[in-house]
Amino acid sequence: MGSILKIMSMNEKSQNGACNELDSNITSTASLSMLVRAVLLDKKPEEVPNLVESVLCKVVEQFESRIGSQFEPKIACFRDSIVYQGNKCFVNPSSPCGKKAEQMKSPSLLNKNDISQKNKIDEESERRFINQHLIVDQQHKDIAVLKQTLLTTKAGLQFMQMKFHEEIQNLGLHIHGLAYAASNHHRVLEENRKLYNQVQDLKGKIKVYCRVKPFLPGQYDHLSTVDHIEEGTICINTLAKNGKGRKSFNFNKVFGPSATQEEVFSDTQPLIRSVLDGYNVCIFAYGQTGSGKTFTMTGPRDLTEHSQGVNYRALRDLFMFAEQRKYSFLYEVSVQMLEIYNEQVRDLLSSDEIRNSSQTGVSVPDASLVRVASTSDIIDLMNLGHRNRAVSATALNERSSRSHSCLTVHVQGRDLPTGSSLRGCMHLVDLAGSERVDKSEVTGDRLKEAQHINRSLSALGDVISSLAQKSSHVPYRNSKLTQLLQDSLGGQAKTLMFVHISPEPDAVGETISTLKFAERVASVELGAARMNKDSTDVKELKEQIVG
Ligand SMILES: Nc1ncnc2c1ncn2[C@@H]1O[C@H](COP(=O)(O)OP(=O)(O)OP(=O)(O)O)[C@@H](O)[C@H]1O
Repeated sequence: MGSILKIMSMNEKSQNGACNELDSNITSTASLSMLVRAVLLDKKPEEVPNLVESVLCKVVEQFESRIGSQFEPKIACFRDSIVYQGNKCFVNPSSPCGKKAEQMKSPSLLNKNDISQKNKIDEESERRFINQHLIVDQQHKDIAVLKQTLLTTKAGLQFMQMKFHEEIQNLGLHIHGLAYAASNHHRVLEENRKLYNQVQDLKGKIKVYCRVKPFLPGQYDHLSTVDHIEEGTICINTLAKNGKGRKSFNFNKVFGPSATQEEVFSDTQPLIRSVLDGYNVCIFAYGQTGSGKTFTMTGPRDLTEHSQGVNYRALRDLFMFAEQRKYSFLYEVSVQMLEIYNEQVRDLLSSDEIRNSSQTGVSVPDASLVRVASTSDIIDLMNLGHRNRAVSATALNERSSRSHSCLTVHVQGRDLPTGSSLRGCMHLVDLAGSERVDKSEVTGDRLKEAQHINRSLSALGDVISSLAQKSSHVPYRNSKLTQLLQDSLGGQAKTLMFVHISPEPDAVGETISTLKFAERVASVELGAARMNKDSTDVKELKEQIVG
């Protein structure tokens, strides 16, 4: 369109420049062209080529006819009378115009003054005619160039128009595809989540993973009690009184001494997703003192990213999955860190003294519930918890081995498209050492600790037995530990236990009893896990009641 207008104005300029000497007809062509330009402004792009072509054809036609009607007889006469010699042109005396001019020059008819005046007039008119002829020729050439330009421009415009249509069509198809994909995305996500959890629920039982601690530097490693490991089976040399014996135990998976923290965590990831879907999850580490429970759950003392344990990895994944779902879910994550020592619950995120909590169930409302927005927030809190725990450890003789520690993550999610909300909770528990202390050998604080640990672990065993037998009554209230884990051990949660054993021969008794306990846990069939989800209606009703 711009190029067309430019061509038209060029044409105008050349017409105006060349035809100054013609007459005001040319000026009216300029105003016609302005009119054309005004008309073009209202037109659709696809109408422009045809319109411009027809307007220009009209202009050219009119221009030619006007020039033709005014000058053609004279031009024709002069065209015949003009003779070109090199760059110069002369009037041919034998042509009609030439003869006329010659006659006018004839001395027999005119006096001397007249003759010289006539000569001047003749020369002047000859010059004018030649000029006019040149101008007309130039006009013809310009018109031809204009026509050619018009054709090229029209073809160019048509080509651009075709490409434009093609691209618009392609864009339309893409947009259509994207809109379809976007509308399906949420539905597919929802279906995937449901299917995923259905598969998890069908698996049913408490999952038990066994991990064998490696011999530490300086330990004599020829006498491992682990005979061999095969898939989910671990075979232990029992060193029976009458010679060597072997005993095999089956679990969901067995990790040998060389398993990395990443490998141990890899199967835990699905549970983390479940928390964000509104399920309760419990991951706990069981085993005798020094068998590697803290190593699995937290990591070694000198922690690196590579050696981080389940707690750090679980929380990192939790935030990662929450971020991936941010367009369909809005999550709030809060953390509690508790310690149960001698049946007393202590808030590890507060510097308060140990206090009893009469609360039951998953959460202990008295304990600090700290909102976190990132993995680094949690790492800071865990460091605070570990520091608070360490302070007591020096004061109370290796207390960390003698207490249960529990990191609880509460997740509240809002489904953005539907407005429904869900709650999930994850307990990450590092239990006290499970070894049986011979009560006759210890006194004082050690005896008291041992009694409490025995009581709480046997309460845990009782709860698990009742669940395994599907008893109508499950004795959750017999210890603080089972009260705390109630919602995660009952039928509505997904539970995973890491059972730890030491390979040393002098620990074989504890190893066998630990593995027997773990096999019983593995036999507990949980009911289908249930999601803690409020529909929008239920949520609104609750808000009304509270309001
Ligand atoms: N898989 C492992 N690889 C390397 N070192 C390990 C592994 N498991 C445990 N350890 C080391 O063994 C020692 C005891 O481990 P850890 O403290 O984790 O045992 P624990 O069962 O938590 O003991 P406690 O009951 O006293 O808390 C630590 O020095 C730990 O770093």
